[in-house]
Amino acid sequence: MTATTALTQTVAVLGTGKIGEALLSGMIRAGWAPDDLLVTARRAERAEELRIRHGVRAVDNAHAAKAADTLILAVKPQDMDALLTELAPHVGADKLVISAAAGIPTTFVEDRLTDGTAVVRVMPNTPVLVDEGMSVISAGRHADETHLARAEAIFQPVGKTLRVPEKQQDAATALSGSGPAYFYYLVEAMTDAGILLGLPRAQAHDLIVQSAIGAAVMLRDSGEHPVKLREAVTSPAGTTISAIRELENHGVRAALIAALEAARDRSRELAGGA
Ligand SMILES: NC(=O)C1=CN([C@@H]2O[C@H](COP(=O)(O)OP(=O)(O)OC[C@H]3O[C@@H](n4cnc5c(N)ncnc54)[C@H](O)[C@@H]3O)[C@@H](O)[C@H]2O)C=CC1
Ligand SMILES: O=C(O)[C@@H]1CCC=N1
Repeated sequence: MTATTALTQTVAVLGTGKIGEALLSGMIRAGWAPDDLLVTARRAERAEELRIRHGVRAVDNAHAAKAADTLILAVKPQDMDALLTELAPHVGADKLVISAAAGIPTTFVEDRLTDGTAVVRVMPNTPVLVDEGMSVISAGRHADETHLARAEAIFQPVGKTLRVPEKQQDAATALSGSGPAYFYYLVEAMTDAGILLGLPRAQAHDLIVQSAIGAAVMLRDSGEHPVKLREAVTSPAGTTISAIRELENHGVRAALIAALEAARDRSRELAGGA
């Protein structure tokens, strides 16, 4: 399928919260006509906000299911069962259903919809808002190459996409789905350190954010291993190695490994909508 064909499809975002709105804005930037996009929301004020902000039509879930070719389900994992129960009578097997919910397996969605419905599971992340997202994609039982291409036509314009076997989705959720939060957490913590060292908060924030951007661009563009890049900063008997020793003493590497393992485990728990 070409990008042009994909753009002529009607896409509905069901449950347009943080990630749903981020995807919606990305589709509009990528050239989707607002007339070909539908949104659903639980509250009327939220629906009105989305209509004003993006020029899209807000409809109910049943209407969206009937009118759209592709449905993006972006409610919380705990709300998926109720949403699918509501949608089931209205979703024909000709639809593509994309689930963005953490932990929810494609079989969970397939089992609640008409037999044969194509389901694709996608784990995006919030940098889709600035077209730097990472979206990890897996096909369900009835999804073929065409369905994967349709999903990619939505997620590729807002960042990178990667196809993985579905058994890797919980790990991907821990790494890239939640990943941006870890970097924000580090920035928060390092800004606090700047304050301790006597810098004004705004200045500490700017120093750390620009360092993060510089480091991220070098990681992406230099082709160098992170160890090499770190070694280039770490002068003999200098400042950086003193900091690294403290990070090692405080078990930061082990803490990160344990943290991502906990995120992976939580994703697995959500599989039943828990
Ligand atoms: N926030 C993130 O960074 C990411 C979130 N996700 C997944 O996306 C989903 C949504 O997450 P967020 O956007 O963070 O949550 P959110 O709470 O901001 O958005 C969910 C929205 O769904 C609405 N909703 C719930 N039931 C509904 C229904 N029956 N009909 C219509 N609207 C309904 C809620 O009112 C809310 O606005 C979750 O499953 C999460 O695992 C996936 C990747 C990244
Ligand atoms: O925290 C969460 O459960 C969602 C899924 C990945 C990012 N946010």
